[in-house]
Amino acid sequence: MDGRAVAPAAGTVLNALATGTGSAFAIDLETTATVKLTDDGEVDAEIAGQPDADTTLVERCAELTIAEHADAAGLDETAVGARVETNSDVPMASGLKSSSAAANATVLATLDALELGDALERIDACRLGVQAARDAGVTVTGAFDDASASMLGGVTITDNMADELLAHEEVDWHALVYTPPEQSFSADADVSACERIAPMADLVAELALDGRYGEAMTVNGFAFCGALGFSADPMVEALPDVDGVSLSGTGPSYVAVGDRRTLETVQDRWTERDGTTRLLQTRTDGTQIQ
Ligand SMILES: Nc1ncnc2c1ncn2[C@@H]1O[C@H](COP(=O)(O)OP(=O)(O)OP(=O)(O)O)[C@@H](O)[C@H]1O
Ligand SMILES: O=C(O)C1=C[C@@H](O)[C@@H](O)[C@H](O)C1
Repeated sequence: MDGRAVAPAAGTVLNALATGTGSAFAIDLETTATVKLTDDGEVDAEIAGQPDADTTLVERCAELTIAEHADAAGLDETAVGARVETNSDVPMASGLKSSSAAANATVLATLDALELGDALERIDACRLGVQAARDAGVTVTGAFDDASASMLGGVTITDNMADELLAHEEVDWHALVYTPPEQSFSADADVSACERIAPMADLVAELALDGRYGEAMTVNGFAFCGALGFSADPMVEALPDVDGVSLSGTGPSYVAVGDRRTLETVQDRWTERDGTTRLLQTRTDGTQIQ
């Protein structure tokens, strides 16, 4: 029994490390997971092209999904194993929610392999991936904001302490993403520095809940560049013409939204920097079984 699913990456409106409230939007970079069920009870995984990367997260996603749902598929959970493979164009640990995309794709691919693709609400499948991320130690808050944006598409605002969705809206934006040539793992972020900027995060949440996503992102970006020690220069280079620009996740990527021609002008500036600049669009369709 084989399963396969594809999940989009996401960019940040509000980083949840300050208060537990977060907001993110899906973008069109993808991670694909394929899952082959076995009868040896063992779960292992491989990340295409990255033999040394940590596979704990996706293994835990497959284990939890099997533990909770094998029974409904008429299988003995202790005998069911899985071979997981992910293939991704989302740079890992770069602030573009590679972990959420990998988790969502693996949970849905495992459900697909169990022939239970429609048995679970998408938001509950997303909560399973968040639990796996907490168990694997790759997240601070669980990152339900990033995971829900990747699972549902569009923009979401969430309470990551309760894994509750506060708002979900379809959006159709152009997004420019700049990724410097380094990695920044969420689990290593300076959480106490982020907690010191909680009043700014509250302001960002108010703006986002009011639908003022662009301004929310920009305030978030300056505040979290300060807290996490990233340069605000790429943001200043994008202003004042973009609708919003922010450090994404725990960095090092930056994301700007606005009209395509404006973003092309910003792209000319950002491509002078080391790293990769991509002109993308938001995604409304979220994670899909294939
Ligand atoms: N394609 C993938 N396949 C399997 N696991 C992955 C994949 N991409 C990321 N991961 C897991 O996610 C971890 C990185 O998580 P981290 O939260 O630091 O990065 P991110 O989600 O890209 O960043 P951010 O939360 O700032 O957006 C990796 O160590 C790995 O365990
Ligand atoms: O690990 C986490 O809890 C998070 C990491 C970043 O992506 C943040 O943007 C997100 O809001 C929360």
